[in-house]
Amino acid sequence: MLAARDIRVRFGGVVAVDKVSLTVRDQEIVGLIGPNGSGKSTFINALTGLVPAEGSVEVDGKPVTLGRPGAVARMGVLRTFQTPQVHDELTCLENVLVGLPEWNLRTLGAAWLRRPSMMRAERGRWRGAYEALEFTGLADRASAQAGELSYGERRRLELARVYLGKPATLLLDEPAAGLNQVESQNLVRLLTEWRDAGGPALLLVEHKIDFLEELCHRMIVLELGKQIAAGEPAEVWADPRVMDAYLGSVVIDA
Ligand SMILES: Nc1ncnc2c1ncn2[C@@H]1O[C@H](COP(=O)(O)OP(=O)(O)OP(=O)(O)O)[C@@H](O)[C@H]1O
Repeated sequence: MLAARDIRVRFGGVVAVDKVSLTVRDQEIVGLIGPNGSGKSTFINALTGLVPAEGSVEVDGKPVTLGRPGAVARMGVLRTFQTPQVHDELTCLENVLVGLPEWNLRTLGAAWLRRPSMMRAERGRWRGAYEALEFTGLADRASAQAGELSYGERRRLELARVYLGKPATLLLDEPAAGLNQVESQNLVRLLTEWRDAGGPALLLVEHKIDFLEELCHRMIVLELGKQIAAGEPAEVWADPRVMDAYLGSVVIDA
């Protein structure tokens, strides 16, 4: 679904991502891990055009122009952010609806002629938004202002918005950050349910080990912008380079 090759991002003299490649296949859940500052979010920002990057990206075999926000989204790749992007002054239902593309009608005449189909489609959009809230367990908060939600509910609201977008691939930047154990478990259940129902392939940036182990088929490990390990979760955790990256090398003087 998604293939990124030799992605490189520089901020002045700092190489934040250094020739990182990865693929995410249909229905697959891939974890992107690494210590703080290792380049995980910058990698996702590069794929989604939020920072200038070198390298190449293909979605479903088709090349994407890097550096253009929205380019991968139009090809079915959506994302969430480390801090949930929610409009406090809008209701939950409206927050979900803002994720949908606008009508592309340029004149009043065109809008008038397409009135019946627009009304039908509009009803479908509202129904879809409500179903997205149901899926994330927020249906009873549909008309509440998003500013009233707890942190965990804000995370679910952001997920409802991307759910409505029916992504083929979803990039989740620390989806379990700030969630308690029960909320994390609920999120694991939600993502598994979605995947089993034919949902998107997932690229997960996350620090929580149990969360990753429950979901991921493969993991890729970054340190200082470079890939240092990749493989199945058990294999990756057993890799001494990964232990070193997380814990630092231990030197024992005789
Ligand atoms: N906009 C920016 N301008 C300059 N440097 C940046 C910018 N964004 C990130 N960096 C730097 O790039 C490196 C990688 O940061 P990044 O946020 O991608 O790491 P991360 O692995 O996602 O960390 P964390 O787990 O803490 O979120 C860091 O050295 C960071 O300071």
